[in-house]
Amino acid sequence: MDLGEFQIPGNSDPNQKTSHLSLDIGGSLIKLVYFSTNDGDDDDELGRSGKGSVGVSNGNRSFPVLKGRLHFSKFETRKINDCLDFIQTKRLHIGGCQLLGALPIEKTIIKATGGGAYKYADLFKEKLGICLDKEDEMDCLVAGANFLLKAVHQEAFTYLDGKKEFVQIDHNDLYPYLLVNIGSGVSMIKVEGDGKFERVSGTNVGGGTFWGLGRLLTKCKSFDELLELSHQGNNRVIDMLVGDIYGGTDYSKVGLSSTTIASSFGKAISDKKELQDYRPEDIARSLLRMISNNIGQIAYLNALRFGLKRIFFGGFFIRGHAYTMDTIAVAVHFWSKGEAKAMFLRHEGFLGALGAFMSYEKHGLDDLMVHHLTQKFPMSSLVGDKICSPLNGELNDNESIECSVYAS
Ligand SMILES: Nc1ncnc2c1ncn2[C@@H]1O[C@H](COP(=O)(O)OP(=O)(O)O)[C@@H](O)[C@H]1O
Ligand SMILES: CC(C)(COP(=O)(O)O)[C@@H](O)C(=O)NCCC(=O)O
Repeated sequence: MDLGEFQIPGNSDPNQKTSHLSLDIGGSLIKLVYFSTNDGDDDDELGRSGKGSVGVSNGNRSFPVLKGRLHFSKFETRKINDCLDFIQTKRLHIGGCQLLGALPIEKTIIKATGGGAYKYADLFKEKLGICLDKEDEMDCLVAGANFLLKAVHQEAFTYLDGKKEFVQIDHNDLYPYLLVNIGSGVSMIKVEGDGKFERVSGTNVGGGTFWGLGRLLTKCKSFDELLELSHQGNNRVIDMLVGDIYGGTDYSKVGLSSTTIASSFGKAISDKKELQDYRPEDIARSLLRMISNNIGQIAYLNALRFGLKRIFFGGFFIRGHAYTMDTIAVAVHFWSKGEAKAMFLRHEGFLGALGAFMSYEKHGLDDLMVHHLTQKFPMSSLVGDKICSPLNGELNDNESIECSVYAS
């Protein structure tokens, strides 16, 4: 068995070995997933055979099973050098996946997806001496989502009226569903099985739009600052409501209440105010609501197009943010008259990177298959209208979860 295990210099745990680094290099963020084992790990009822590995039989084949952790990290794509430094310092590239008989470095292959796998291939070769083995972005998103929905307990949840509820996924009744990945832009994918999918729609109004416009309009220095700001804002200051147009009353004939947003940012037409006269928090709130609502609505229309009842939302735009999820869920609920359900994923931003990780197995470079993940962190709790969880905000940036993999 060669899992390309290497010790990580500078790591607080000298016994830790890493392997199978996978990357998703998107328009806004670079996501990393890698696997580590610990020499010192003790196990377990299965009867351990050293170095974190145990043997199990699966049908006709007997697989060694490695116990370890999957690690998740992210960097802003505009700061790609920080990511390269991180990989180099931790020597994650060395434990990528080396072809048998290859000289170290020379033929190290790292699975990578996202547009940046093309754009930055030369940079990775030049700086780290590694070849990015490109995997299709949609293939990876779907593989990552299917894997999470099947292997991770309490991965998917609904969010409505400030209430989060985990959804029990029946493996035999998972398909079909609509996967909406809200990254820089938005992709909508009808998923009918493992590797069986079609990208049915998309929109260019996505996470990049929120962050880009928000940065220009509010002068925020980071995405999280913008998100935090939106928390304190009131969108009604700047959005034109049905009541603003109808003299304070509902437009009940078509089912529009006076508080429904008739036109996002519409009040700015007649307010005789300049940008600086609006509070940045109100602008941030209005922008977040406009974009989330729009994505929720387009997602529902696509679900309707294909008769899909379940819509899973992923991508780092969501960021486990209560107001974002609430707006998307309300849009889906409203337009579907309660027929369709918006569901969110705890590892929302890592679908592509996980899919790339899974693809090490597909290509026979190394027979690797994650078959079980166990989360050891406490579950989320709600404080005010914000979910506080180890998977939220910055806390999910350097998270790791226990898992075991088949390897040969
Ligand atoms: N720390 C962050 N920096 C920049 N954007 C962030 C951050 N956290 C969340 N986002 C949001 O997530 C989006 C990127 O989501 P992601 O799924 O990583 O897509 P991509 O693959 O296009 O980078 C950004 O456009 C932004 O809206
Ligand atoms: C081009 C992309 C697939 C790239 O993925 P991303 O880096 O945004 O995650 C995505 O931005 C997208 O689907 N944009 C919307 C394009 C459209 O359908 O209009």
